[in-house]
Amino acid sequence: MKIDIPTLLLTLFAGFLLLSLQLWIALRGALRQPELRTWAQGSAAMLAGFGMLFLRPWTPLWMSALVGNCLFFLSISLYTKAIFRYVLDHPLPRWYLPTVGLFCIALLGMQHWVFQQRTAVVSFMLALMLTPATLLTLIRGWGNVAGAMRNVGLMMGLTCLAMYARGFDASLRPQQYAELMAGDLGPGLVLLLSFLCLMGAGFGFVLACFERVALRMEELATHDGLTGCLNRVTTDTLLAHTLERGRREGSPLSFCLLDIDHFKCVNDQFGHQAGDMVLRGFAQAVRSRLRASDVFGRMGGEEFALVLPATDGPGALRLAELVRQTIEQMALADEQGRQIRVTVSIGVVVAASDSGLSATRLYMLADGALYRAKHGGRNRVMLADEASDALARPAGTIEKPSSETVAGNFS
Ligand SMILES: Nc1nc2c(ncn2[C@@H]2O[C@H](COP(=O)(O)OP(=O)(O)OP(=O)(O)O)[C@@H](O)[C@H]2O)c(=O)[nH]1
Repeated sequence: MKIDIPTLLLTLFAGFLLLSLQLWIALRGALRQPELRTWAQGSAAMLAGFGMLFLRPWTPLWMSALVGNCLFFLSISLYTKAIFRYVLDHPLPRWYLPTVGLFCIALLGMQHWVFQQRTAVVSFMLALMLTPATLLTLIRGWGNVAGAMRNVGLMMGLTCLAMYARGFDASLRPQQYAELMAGDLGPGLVLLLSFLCLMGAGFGFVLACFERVALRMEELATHDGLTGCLNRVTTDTLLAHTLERGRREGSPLSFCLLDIDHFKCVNDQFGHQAGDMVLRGFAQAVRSRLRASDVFGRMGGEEFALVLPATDGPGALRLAELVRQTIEQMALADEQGRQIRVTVSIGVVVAASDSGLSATRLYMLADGALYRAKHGGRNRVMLADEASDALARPAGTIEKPSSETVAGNFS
C-alpha cells in the first residue's frame, strides 16, 4: 500500500498551522514568555518548511530540498533553544549553532545525491539536532520542572526515535524511498509519527508554560516573596488546620512568634536593602533548624511564626532556644562589608490536645510571651503563661529597656 506524500505533507502543514495559531493566541494572552515565543518561531519555521516541501512538484529541487530542510533545521534549533531556556535558563550550547551551520553546508553538497540517500542523511541530521533537547528534557526536566514537560520529553523522544528509524530504514532499504511523491505505508507512517509527536511536544510545551505560570501564581499567593516563607494567610490557615489535626490525633502543638530585635535600627544604620538581606538570612537560618513538617511563616515586617506539630513544651523550648542561638551567631555583611548582627525574641505557647485553645487564642498567648521576652531584655525565649499572657499586648507597647544600647547589636 502506498501513501500519497503531498497529502501527508498537507496534513502536517495543517497541524503545524493549528499549533502556530494556538501559540500565537497564547502569546497574545497572559502567557508572554520568551521560551514560548521561541517555540512559536520554531513552529513558524516548521510551517514554512512544510510549505516548501509541499511545493516540490512546482518548484526547483534546490528550493524545496535545500530551503525546506534548512527551515526544518532552523525550527529544531529554535525548539532546542526554547527547551534549554525553560529547563536550565541557559542559552544554547556554543557548539550547537555551528553544528547546524555545518549541516546546512552539507545539504548544499548533497543536492545531486539521489533522493533516498538525502532522506537517510537528513533524517539522521534532524534526529541528532533534536537529541540534546530531548535528553535534557528527559533527564533534567523530568522531576524539576512542570509535569507537562514530561510529555514534551516523551514526545520529543518518540520524534527522535522515529527519525533515527527513518534514517536507518532509508539507508538499508533505499528502494522503499525511491518515489518522491508516494511512499510505502511503513515509512510514510513513521514520517507522520515523527512530526505528529513534534507537534504534540509543541502543545505540551504550551501546557508546560501555563503550568509554570500557575505554579508561580500559587507560590505568590501562599508565600512571602522576600523570604520564601509562607505568608500570613497561609500560616494562619495551617495553624488552625494543624491544631484541629493534633486534637483528633491526641498530639500537642506548639506555636512560636519570633521577632527580630531592633530591626528598625538595621534599616536606619545599614539601609533598607541590607534590612531585606537580613530578613532573607534570618529566614534561611531559622529554616535550617526545622523539620520538614514544621510550618514557618512571615507574619509581617520582622515578625515570623512557627507552627510545630506533635511538639510539646520542652521540645518547643529546645527548638526556640536553638533558633535564638543560631540567630545570635549569624554574621551577615552588607555590600560594603560591614558586619550586621541581630538577635531574636521568641514567645512560645503549647496547646495540649485537650486544651480547647483556638488558633486566635494561641496567637494572643504567644504574642503575650513575646512581649515579655522583649520587655525582659530581648534576645530570649519566653513560654506563654495562660494567666499573665491572657490578653495580647496593646499594639506598639514594647518598650526598649534603657540599659540596652542598640549599637551593642552590631559590630
Ligand atoms: N528592610 C525591611 N524592613 C522592614 C520590612 N518590613 C518591615 N520593616 C521594618 O522593620 C522595622 C520594625 O520596627 P519596629 O516595629 O519598631 O521593631 P524593632 O525595631 O525590631 O524593635 P523591637 O521589635 O522592639 O525589638 C520598621 O522599621 C519597618 O520599616 C521589610 O520587608 N524590609
